Amino acid sequence: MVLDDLGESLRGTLDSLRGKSRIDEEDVDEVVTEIQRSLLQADVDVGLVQDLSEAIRSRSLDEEPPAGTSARDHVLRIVYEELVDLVGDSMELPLEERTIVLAGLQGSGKTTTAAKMAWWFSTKGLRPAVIQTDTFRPGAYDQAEQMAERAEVDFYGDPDGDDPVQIARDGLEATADAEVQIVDTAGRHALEDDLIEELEAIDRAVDPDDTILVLDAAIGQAASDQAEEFDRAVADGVDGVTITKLDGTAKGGGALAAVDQTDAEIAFLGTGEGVKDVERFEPSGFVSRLLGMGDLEQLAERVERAMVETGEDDEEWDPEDLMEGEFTLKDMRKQMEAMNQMGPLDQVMDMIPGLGGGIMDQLPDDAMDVTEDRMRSFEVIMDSMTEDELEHPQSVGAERVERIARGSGTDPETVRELLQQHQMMDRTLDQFQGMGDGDLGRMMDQLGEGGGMGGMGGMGPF
Ligand SMILES: Nc1nc2c(ncn2[C@@H]2O[C@H](COP(=O)(O)OP(=O)(O)OP(=O)(O)O)[C@@H](O)[C@H]2O)c(=O)[nH]1
Repeated sequence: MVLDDLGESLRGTLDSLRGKSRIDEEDVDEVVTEIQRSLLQADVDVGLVQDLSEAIRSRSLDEEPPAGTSARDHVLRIVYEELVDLVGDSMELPLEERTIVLAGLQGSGKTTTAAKMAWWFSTKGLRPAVIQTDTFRPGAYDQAEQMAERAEVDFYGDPDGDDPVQIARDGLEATADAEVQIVDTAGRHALEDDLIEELEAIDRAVDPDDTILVLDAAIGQAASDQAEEFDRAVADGVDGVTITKLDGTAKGGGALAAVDQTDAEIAFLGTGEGVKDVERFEPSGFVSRLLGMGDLEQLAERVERAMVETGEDDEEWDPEDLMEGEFTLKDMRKQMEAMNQMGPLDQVMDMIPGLGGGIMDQLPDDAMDVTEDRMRSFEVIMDSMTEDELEHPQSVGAERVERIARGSGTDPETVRELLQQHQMMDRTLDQFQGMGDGDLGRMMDQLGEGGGMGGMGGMGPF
């Protein structure tokens, strides 16, 4: 995921402060050097890095840590606040009827982003539509149509049309039932006159609530120039920015920080080619995740989505029960189904407070790696188990393993694997259950005061 190296090296440096109650200049210099190295590598502007370093240095030494706060937590909090400041605010996007025009250079990811955003709005209960007006790039129509289909949202385009403005007009009419209309436009290699003219003509015809510029993260700090150029070129200016391809470049940090230097704010981040590889930009959550403090909001959103998609949003099963009672094989089954819906496990793990380099390192790599194939055989096995065995898997001895293997048409080895997997998940869960009262829980609560993050209560099924 984005800025992995930055997060990892920062976590490493901050961890070296563990156990210290006071912090001296040397400690601070070490942290600051590491931050500078990481941010410069991520293509953040040198001046910004210097300002940030100075702020971290002086605040760490001058500010008195709240009583009971360790040196590490004190610095972590300051680094967190300064990084949140560096990446800027999130663009406001009220969940109500709106028309959005996407602009950007060729290949920046507009078409993909249109479908991703539409999908995102659909998860918020709104009915979105994508209107494709790109008559410039052959293949744009098919690509947009396919992506809209994958996103399961309304779509309008005209493969034979050659007038983008007319297509936009027709599209608005044809998708009038949709609550959020997202108009995808054509790109060019550079911000040249015909691109500007086309954008302005579409803007006049559509009169959007928001014009969102789509930028490829790989341009790093050049993002500020591009945002400013587009802002000047488009009559009503650019309201927000979506940064794409954060999964494929080390320069994402530079792009993020650079956008904050302009008048535009970031709306979404693109983190992959799939239609669901998108997230709303939330500065506090983003930075918390980066620093290994998890991102409860993103996690809660994914869990909620997974619950709906697996039909587990029923009353019988409350994921929060996992934080209290015993973890049975039945729970594990629901877990596996939900997890498979949530996307790549490493991304999910990054969102869990404390896992950014902590507990997961102590577990075998495959502790939670339940692939679809494995899951299918696990399901068959569970179908062959009695109610009592599902509730108390620890009571399943060698003889029963043989019986279950025969009954399910699998082999004893796979049955044992299932039981081991259950044990590992159970153990992980135990660690979480203890965590809320500890150091990290307090830390999260402290951050909650300034960063809009709650305690550990609503953490969901982990
Ligand atoms: N890895 C990754 N690839 C992405 C992301 N967003 C878009 N892409 C890829 O980038 C390429 C260009 O994306 P498009 O959506 O076609 O870009 P566009 O801006 O519509 O391009 P034009 O219509 O030519 O202006 C495609 O191969 C996408 O799959 C992302 O967040 N991550």
